[in-house]
Amino acid sequence: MDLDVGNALAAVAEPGVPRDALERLDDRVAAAHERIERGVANGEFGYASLNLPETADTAAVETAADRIGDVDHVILVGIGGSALGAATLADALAGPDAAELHVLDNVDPAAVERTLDRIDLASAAVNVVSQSGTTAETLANFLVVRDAMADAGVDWTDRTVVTTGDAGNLRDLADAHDLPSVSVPDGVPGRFSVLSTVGLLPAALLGVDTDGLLAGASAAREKLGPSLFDSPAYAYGALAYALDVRGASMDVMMPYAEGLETFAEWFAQLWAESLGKDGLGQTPVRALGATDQHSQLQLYRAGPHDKLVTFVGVDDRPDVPIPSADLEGLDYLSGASLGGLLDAELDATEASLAAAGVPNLRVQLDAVDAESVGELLFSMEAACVLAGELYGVETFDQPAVEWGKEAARGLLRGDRTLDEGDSLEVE
Ligand SMILES: O=P(O)(O)OC[C@H]1O[C@H](O)[C@H](O)[C@@H](O)[C@@H]1O
Repeated sequence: MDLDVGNALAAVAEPGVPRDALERLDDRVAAAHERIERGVANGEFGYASLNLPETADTAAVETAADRIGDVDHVILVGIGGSALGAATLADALAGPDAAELHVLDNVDPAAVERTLDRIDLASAAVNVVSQSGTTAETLANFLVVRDAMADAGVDWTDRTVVTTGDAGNLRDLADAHDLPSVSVPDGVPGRFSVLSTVGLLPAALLGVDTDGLLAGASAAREKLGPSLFDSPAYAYGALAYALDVRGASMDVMMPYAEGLETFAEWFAQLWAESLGKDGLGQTPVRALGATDQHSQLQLYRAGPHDKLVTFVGVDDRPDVPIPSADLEGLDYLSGASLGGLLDAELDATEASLAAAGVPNLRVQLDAVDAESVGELLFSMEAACVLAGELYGVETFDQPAVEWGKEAARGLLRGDRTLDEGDSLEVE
């Protein structure tokens, strides 16, 4: 994975980071790296996530995957960090003959019903994932899936594997029915758990090369050091932070590969839930290249200069030649390929933003393969941890999400009413 930061410097962009400011920031990166390494060495909550390339429980994943065996469908019941990592791995790395992954990460009744109606439950496995083991949406969806399997005459206890912690409703359910389970690692928040049992088990059920994934993550781990000029991950975190404090309060994640579309969603949770604290934080925006050139680019290029745009390019990809068409004005397509067109679109869009002074960063992958995706995911996690140190926020918790959860439970229990506030209905 390479990172080009040239278009984020003040010589090109506004807001942009002056070179000397970047060198001064590097002193803070060195101190932050020291703090991070101490946290990693002591297995501190959150920092322990950066140990996963070495500590991920691959044996437990293998045992659980072998127990489930070959299936045509994998139903992943989980939400947030318990779903987005696996969905990212499936989107990027599941092969054409892999089982189909169905992610139930919302409680929209029509969508849940539609998904279950489409699946032959007799050839499906269920992985229900919740760190806390108490998340309402996940438990509700699992109870619905369980009953749908029972109604279909399928023994759900034989088809379900649980990923959860040592306590909680889900752990109780697993114990009560002696369901196979894998444990979530201690000290790893959900949004940092893709390289643990949480992401690796569904990935293994889809035949993803999980060893390659961890090898790529390990390579990124090796590159963490006291200077951003030697570590693409830290350079990314430092630049994103430095641009935010200069006005780029949004970070548009725009991969030029369909297989990385869900990665942009995973990144959005990582960045938002980790850095959105104490009135601080950069708003992640999901986009996809080249598609969103035709929907969002007008704003990115000619709107307020309040965004950093992060491109993700890919060197090697399977390609499709564009058939020659004897049509006036289409000569530029003859002999080209779809991949060539996509790469030209990325290069041109990157140059168009630079020409307009819009800060952008370019992450370049060798390919959308296990090693490169492992390196990308680990690098973004390390970038986020580094940025959290620079913002001075508590990177690893998400207390602001609890108020709404409690309120929803109270409404369902009937022992809570919500202050209507000054509602003003317009009909
Ligand atoms: O894994 P769980 O405990 O079910 O939590 C699932 C998700 O919901 C929580 O509300 C948090 O916002 C996320 O950080 C978390 O990943």
